[in-house]
Amino acid sequence: MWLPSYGLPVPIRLGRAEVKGKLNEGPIWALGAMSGTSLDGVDAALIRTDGRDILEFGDSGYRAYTDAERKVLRGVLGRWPGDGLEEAACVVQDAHAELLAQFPQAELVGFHGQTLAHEPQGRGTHQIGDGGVLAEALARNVVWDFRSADVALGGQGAPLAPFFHFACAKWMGATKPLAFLNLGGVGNLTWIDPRFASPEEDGALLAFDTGPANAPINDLVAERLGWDCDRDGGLAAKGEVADGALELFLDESYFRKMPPKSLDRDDFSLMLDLVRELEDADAAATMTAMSATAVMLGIEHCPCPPERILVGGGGRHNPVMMKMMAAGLDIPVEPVEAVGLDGDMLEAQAFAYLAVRVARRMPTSAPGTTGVAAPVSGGQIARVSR
Ligand SMILES: Nc1ncnc2c1ncn2[C@@H]1O[C@H](COP(=O)(O)OP(=O)(O)OP(=O)(O)O)[C@@H](O)[C@H]1O
Ligand SMILES: CC(=O)N[C@H]1[C@@H]2OC[C@@H](O2)[C@@H](O)[C@@H]1O[C@H](C)C(=O)O
Repeated sequence: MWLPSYGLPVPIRLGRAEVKGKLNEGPIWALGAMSGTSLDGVDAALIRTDGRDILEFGDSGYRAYTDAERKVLRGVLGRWPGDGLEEAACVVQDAHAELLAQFPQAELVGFHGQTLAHEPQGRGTHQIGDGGVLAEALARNVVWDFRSADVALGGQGAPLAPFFHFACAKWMGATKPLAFLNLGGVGNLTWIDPRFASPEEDGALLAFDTGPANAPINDLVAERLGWDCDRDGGLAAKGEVADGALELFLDESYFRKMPPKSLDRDDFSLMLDLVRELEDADAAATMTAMSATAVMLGIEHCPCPPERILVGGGGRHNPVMMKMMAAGLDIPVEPVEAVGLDGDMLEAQAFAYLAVRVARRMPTSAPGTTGVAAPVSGGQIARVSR
């Protein structure tokens, strides 16, 4: 049973000590949870893994933030350090505890938390939500704070899904280089050479954030029309791309910077300024083209063209964005469902997979994925006293 964390002095035990017993032997059912930059809610998914191979995909779930909760989270976005963080952490912990309690079969939990600020070379990377509180609430060991160790060792701390993407490529039986693209609030790409035996080997992976994806479009339609998002690209489909604004956007040095590289949700708030004078539909079309073109430029950084691009995240539901990418690339661009994966749950599954790797001291990032000096096993483990 979970306990509400508000104001309760919950005993927390944190540690880097290796998890003994069952968690260290053979495959286990791990539950991953992700609260992404779109701030829509929490995704949770079970996978059965030994930290190397994916043996089975299990149940999944989603718990939307209420309007009141989202307001609390929006209020602290980008603020680190700042006021109101405790209340926001409680929102994140309680929403996760409520959802994750629905998965009693989970033997270990991977809890990403909510990113508030991400500035690897500055303030650092900060995800709110305390794994210790969640561990006590769920009576399960919880792996959390996945990004800090990588940043401490000179890495970007993001993206972290690439090791899981590598396992997905193996699960699919891929034999030629391919790419996974996540179109969330921010976009991120993983280029994979599946001929390597393990993801930490030099040359197996190259990963980076491509640019903004849906977050600025959401902000545009929220500001102008009070909508959550440009559903199915309906507004963008009616507009015309303003080439001048698109070119100014593409002049940003980020796109020429060699990966690994990563972004914070609002690093491209410039996008909103560039479309300020445009009609709603033209602004949406132009911003959609900006996100799509950022992906095309990203592909140019890959060591060789991927055989196919498999797309996860909410942006794959936007046919305008998908068509723009497909039109600009000579490579098939398909939703991950084409290979039997669930594009809404990939990130939650990734943190389930990574949790097992952390518990077993296996690396979760490498020079090719985050720019960290050497492969590192990040994460803290909050263990429950039973
Ligand atoms: N049918 C749709 N049409 C257009 N856009 C959609 C649709 N469905 C989802 N989206 C977009 O996808 C977003 C959610 O994507 P997702 O859940 O992958 O993001 P996230 O996980 O919060 O972000 P990140 O991966 O950056 O952490 C929504 O906010 C919306 O902008
Ligand atoms: C700091 C942070 O939370 N970054 C997120 C964000 O959302 C998408 C992109 O930017 C990616 O770098 C990352 O999330 C995914 C899950 C990752 O780490 O792979």
